[in-house]
Parts: sequence; structure tokens; C-alpha cells
Amino acid sequence: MSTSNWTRFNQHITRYRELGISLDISRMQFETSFFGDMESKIARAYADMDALEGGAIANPDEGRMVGHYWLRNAELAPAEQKAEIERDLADIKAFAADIHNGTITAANGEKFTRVLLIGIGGSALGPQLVSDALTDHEAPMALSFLDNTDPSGIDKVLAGLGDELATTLALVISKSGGTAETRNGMVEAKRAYEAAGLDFAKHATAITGIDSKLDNLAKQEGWIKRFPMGDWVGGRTSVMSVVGLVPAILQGVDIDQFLAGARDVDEKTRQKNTSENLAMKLALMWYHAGNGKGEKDMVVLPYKDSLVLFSKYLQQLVMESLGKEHDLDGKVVNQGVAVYGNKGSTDQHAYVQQLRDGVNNFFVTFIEVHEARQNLGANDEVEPGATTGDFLQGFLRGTRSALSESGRENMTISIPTVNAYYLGSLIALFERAVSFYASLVNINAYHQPGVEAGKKAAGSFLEVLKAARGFLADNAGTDLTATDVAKGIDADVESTYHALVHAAANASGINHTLASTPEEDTFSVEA
Ligand SMILES: O=P(O)(O)OC[C@H]1O[C@](O)(CO)[C@@H](O)[C@@H]1O
Repeated sequence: MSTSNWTRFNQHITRYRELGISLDISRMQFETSFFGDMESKIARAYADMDALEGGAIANPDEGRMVGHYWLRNAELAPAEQKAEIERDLADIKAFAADIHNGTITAANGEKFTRVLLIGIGGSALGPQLVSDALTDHEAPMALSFLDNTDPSGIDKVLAGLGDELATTLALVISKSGGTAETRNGMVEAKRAYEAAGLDFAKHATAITGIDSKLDNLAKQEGWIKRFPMGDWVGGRTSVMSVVGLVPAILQGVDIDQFLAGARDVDEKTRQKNTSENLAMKLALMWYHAGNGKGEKDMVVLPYKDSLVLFSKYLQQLVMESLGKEHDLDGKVVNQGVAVYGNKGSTDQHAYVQQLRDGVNNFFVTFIEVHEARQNLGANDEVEPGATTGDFLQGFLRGTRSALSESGRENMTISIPTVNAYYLGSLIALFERAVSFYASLVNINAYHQPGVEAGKKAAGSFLEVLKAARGFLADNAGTDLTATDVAKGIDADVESTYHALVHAAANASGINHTLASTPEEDTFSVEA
């Protein structure tokens, strides 16, 4: 390593010595003037964060406060929210104790042994990350997920539960209480419980907004429990609310430590000395790398299997927050930062070739975990003088050097180990970086207007599908093209074609005859 790299490393590593967390930005190629040039934007970002944490309507489009930082320090919250946070935390702990000790049992009187979490997006990604990162076969309850409306996916999970369904607690999570995928998962799960002779209500718990469709259903059917969600917690930042904490504690995760890790990072990154503020530095590096316009993608590479879902989690946190068409002044900006990655060194044998030699359209965030193995002293030498953990560190260092040599920017976040505390810390670090970055580029990070377009289009497609099936049935025995059907039901012809193909693939009575073009294909039902 050259002297200048070493000097730069010493200059540009920020260490929270008492927490054991550091950020090394020495391999990012910013000019020395960069931080000074950004000063006014930085000042605004700090002011925005103060206002947000102080209870301002930080999500103006939805007229909502943004309270996820209060979840780990209720003292900061307005009185009403403080009371809710404290009540929920006590309630979560009492509920978990009741489930674990058998005060609340399954309908057959036995203790619950498993959890089936039904949710999507922010109502699943956090629990998936926490479960994968922090639990193992010794967890008091195992967790399965229905996080899609894919029937074969649902079948696979339910089949995997088998007879254990009788002692499986269903946790249906939806902030809005009206998300189609989650509703469908719940309906299918309910059917499976009923098919096994089990009363779904006696196995179900809802986590949802007060008076949502789901809340009302759970109330009406007398589910075991309903945990309310405040509208001041966004889905993608809900992992430290009831959404993340209920499944976590059921699996034996130390939720107090999880919250403490986040609270400590919040505190450290609340102070306004940028050279000591890891979250602001992270946001500034995103700004620098992508020229404030997201021109470069963020590749997240944790060198630790237990963090493999972290980039998937960050995809929603970063991309749903920052991917916006308009800025806060209504100007079209098409902002965003794309995120991908899995884990090192595995990815070295997949796409790192392109990172090193191909198109330079990314920056890498390595996540280094100092502790190689919890069982220190295990005999894990794989050749004289080198352990598997030594290799893992070698590959991280090697990839960092190789990328730096070919002018690929990268930074490294280091943590001592993966546990509840440090997972909470990492999540907080990125949450705060997202908040800061949104201010640096003047966007609302807390709404998601773009998602609605796809939901509406899916709704229209289902209408076309129903009408197309009906039209085929009314014209049984006749070969019809998509154009014939589209005219008959007054729908867009391409949507009609896709609806007919889907209908034919999923019903034995509908024939699809392939011709040389989709236009000439015919569909029929037997008379
Ligand atoms: O918790 P809900 O309301 O079911 O929403 C699930 C996810 O759907 C989204 O609203 C996007 O469609 C996410 O923001 C959210 O995390």
C-alpha cells in the first residue's frame, strides 16, 4: 500500500471508539473542497433532521410526522407518541412472555411453536433481515413468511409447516391493512388452517393501523391480539416498531439491545460536527459518488453470511425513500440511488468481475465484521497458519485493493460482531443517512406515490381478466382472437391478450392455439 493511501486512511476514517463502529471513506475520490462546498446543504439537512425529530410534518404530501427515531428514544417524542411507544413496548414483552410460557396457547391447548408472518415490503423485509441475521435453530420459535401473492410460493411454505400448523401463530402485518398481496396470503393461510380443522382466529394476530380493514376484520373475528400502528411510522422504517419487534422477540431476539444500538447511533449522529457524523458522511459520499443525482449505484457487500439480506432490506429503505420524480418544490428531478449486493466473498465469484473491469457506474460499501467466529478458539485452520475467517478478511482486503487500483470508489463500515445491538446500529446509520441525503437533494423521503400506479394498473388488469373469461364462456365453442375479445369487452387489446394467455394457462377448459403472431392466436372454451 502506498504512503498516500495510508495517510488518506488515517485522515478519512471516523471511529466511534466507545461503540466499536467505524466508517472509512479514504477510497472515495472526493476533492478536499467537497465538504466545504456542501456546507449550506449540510446545514439545511441538520435543521431538517432537528425539525423532523421535533415532530414537524416532515412528510408534507401525506401530512404526517415521521417518528421512527422516537421508537428507540421515546423521550424525544411528543407526549401522545411517547405514551404509545411505551405502551407498545410493554405490550410486546407481555405478549411474547404469554406465548412463550403458554399462557396464550394454540386452539388445541398446546404452546405455539412457530410463527407464520404474512406481510410484504416494510411489513416483511425488516423481520426477514432480523430473523436471518440474529436467529438460528435454537430460537424459541421459527419464522416462516408469506410475502407475495405467488400461489406456488404460498403452497411451498404451507406444505413446509405441515402438521405444525396446529401450533403456528399467524402474524398478519399491514400498516394500511389493505395491501392485496397480504390479504391474499391471509385468505390462503386461513383456508389452510380451516382445511386442517383449525379456527384461524384462535391462531391469528394483527399488526395494523387502527380501524384499517385488517384491524376491523381481526376485531370482528376475535383474533388473539391486535397491535396498533401509528401513522407516524413509515412501512420501510417500521422494523423498530411493533412490526419488527413482535416477530423479533417471539424468536428470542434481545429487542432492548436492538433498540439500544439504534439509539446510540442516533445520538452520535445527531451532533452537527460533520467530520464526526457517520450518517452525514455516508449521505455525503452518496451525493459525491452520484453527483447528487444518483448517477452511481450503491453495491452493498457485507463480508458475513448473516448480513446477506441487508442489501435487500436497504433496497426498500433507500430506493422507496429516495426514488422520487419531484423535489419538494415540485420540480421534476427523478432522484434515486439504486442498491444491490449480497455478500462477500460469494459475490466475488459472480459480478465482482464487472465491478473491477467493466462499466464504472457504482460505488461499493463494504461491511466488515471484526469477529470471524463466535466460538473463538475453534479449530478452523484450513491450511497451516490460516483460518476460514482469515480467508474471508483476505478476500475483503483483496477486493477493496483491486477495486481501488482500478479507480472504483469504495468505503467500509466496520462493526465488531453481528448481534442485536449492531444490527440496530447499522439500520439506524442507514436510516439517518437516507434522511440526510433526502435533505441534501431536497426531496420527501417519506412518501411513495409511484407505487400507486402499479397497484391501479393491476386492478384494471383483474377487471379485464374477469371480463375476458366471461366473454369466452358466453361464446363457448368459438375460436376468438384477442382482438375479438377486446372489442367484445371494450378493453385494451394487449391487456386482453395477456389476460387470455393467463386464463388459458390456469384453467383446463380454456384452449390457447398458438399462431405465428399473438394477433393471430385464438382462444376458446369448449361448448
Ligand atoms: O404495510 P402495508 O400497508 O401492507 O404496505 C406494505 C408496503 O407497501 C408499500 O406501501 C408499497 O406498496 C410499502 O411502502 C409498504 O412497506
